[in-house]
Amino acid sequence: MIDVGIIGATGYAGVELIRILHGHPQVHIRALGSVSFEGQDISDIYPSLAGICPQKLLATDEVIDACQVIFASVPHGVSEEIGRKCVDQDKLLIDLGADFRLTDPEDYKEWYKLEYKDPELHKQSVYSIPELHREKVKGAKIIGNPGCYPTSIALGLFPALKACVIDPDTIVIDSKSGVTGAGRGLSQTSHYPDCNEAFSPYKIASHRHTPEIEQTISQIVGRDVLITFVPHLLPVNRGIVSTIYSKLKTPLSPKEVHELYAHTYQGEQFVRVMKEGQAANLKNVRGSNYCDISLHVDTRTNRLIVVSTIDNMVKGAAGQAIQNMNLALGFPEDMGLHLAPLCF
Ligand SMILES: NC(=O)C1=CN([C@@H]2O[C@H](COP(=O)(O)OP(=O)(O)OC[C@H]3O[C@@H](n4cnc5c(N)ncnc54)[C@H](OP(=O)(O)O)[C@@H]3O)[C@@H](O)[C@H]2O)C=CC1
Ligand SMILES: CC(=O)N[C@@H](CCC(=O)OP(=O)(O)O)C(=O)O
Repeated sequence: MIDVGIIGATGYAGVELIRILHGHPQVHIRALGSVSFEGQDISDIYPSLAGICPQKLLATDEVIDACQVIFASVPHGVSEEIGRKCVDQDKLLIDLGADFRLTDPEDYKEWYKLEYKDPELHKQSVYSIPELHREKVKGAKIIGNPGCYPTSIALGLFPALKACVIDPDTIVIDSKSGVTGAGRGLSQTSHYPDCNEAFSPYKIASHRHTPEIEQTISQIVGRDVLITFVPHLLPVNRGIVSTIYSKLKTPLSPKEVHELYAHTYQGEQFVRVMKEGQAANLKNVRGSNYCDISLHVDTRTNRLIVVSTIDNMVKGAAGQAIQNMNLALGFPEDMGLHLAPLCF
């Protein structure tokens, strides 16, 4: 059994890590960290967690000292210091935030308004969407877990980009996220009367996930690509739907596109290519580590339309982080992740 700790355990993604790791057969949740609630029991904040994990919330250093694997589920800017301590103690860090996602420090500076303080550390980290990068993960010391929107988008575009059937310069992405994507902190936009019965784009063509999306697309294509990305806040608790538009280089039938995707994702346990004529729906992935992809061709305009949906808390955060942990430790990639979607 591996002793695992979660820093930022009281946050939304932290609590989701507890929920999923509780069912992992090779993991023992050893320590939970909190700054604001240190010394209190986690069930004082989340009564649903009574009896299923250690209760006392510890300081960050106590979590690192007690565990072999550490998940940092904290705001960006906090994880470099945690990463240094983990590397120095030869422990595995999986960071759910943005501190180890971008390979170009200039991108981090521009989009997150922060600088890498410990550049050496970043040479020891890998960014991993398992379906695209799994061969890099085994033996890694720090894993930068992807953002929620970029996960849905990269998985939605990968087969078409890899097969060179779309023009990457024509990609336009329209995404919608549930409110848990904003985290537990209070803000006006996630305040109930403001988000309920409302639906609006935000950070139009200026969201900080843009460089991460472009980084992955550019790596697949082999040259720098710019995309247009517009996120929306959807008044549901969890789930992301990304609708991705691009021009086909040459006309393809819906059947041909479907065959391409089905072939590319053959054998992938967490990517489900939907049948022709079906449309992906976040309702079908809630609570699970699945990414559902539906494929549509606008034959009049020669556009490919991909709809990719995930649960932002699972495939977009905690589930994917555990998938990465499994890869890093040499466990079966799906271990502890057989979470059937909630039907209602
Ligand atoms: N929500 C989502 O859908 C996704 C989130 N992420 C990323 O995962 C990370 C966590 O997100 P989420 O759970 O939503 O955010 P929350 O705001 O819900 O939780 C963040 C937690 O971080 C802890 N924290 C804050 N500052 C520090 C610090 N200096 N040291 C240690 N702990 C600290 C807080 O715990 P306390 O108050 O107890 O100290 C807080 O509960 C973020 O980087 C986020 O961007 C990634 C993908 C999806
Ligand atoms: C709905 C909502 O607010 N979503 C968040 C998702 C960000 C997130 O979780 O991403 P990081 O891990 O990169 O911080 C946002 O748009 O900022």
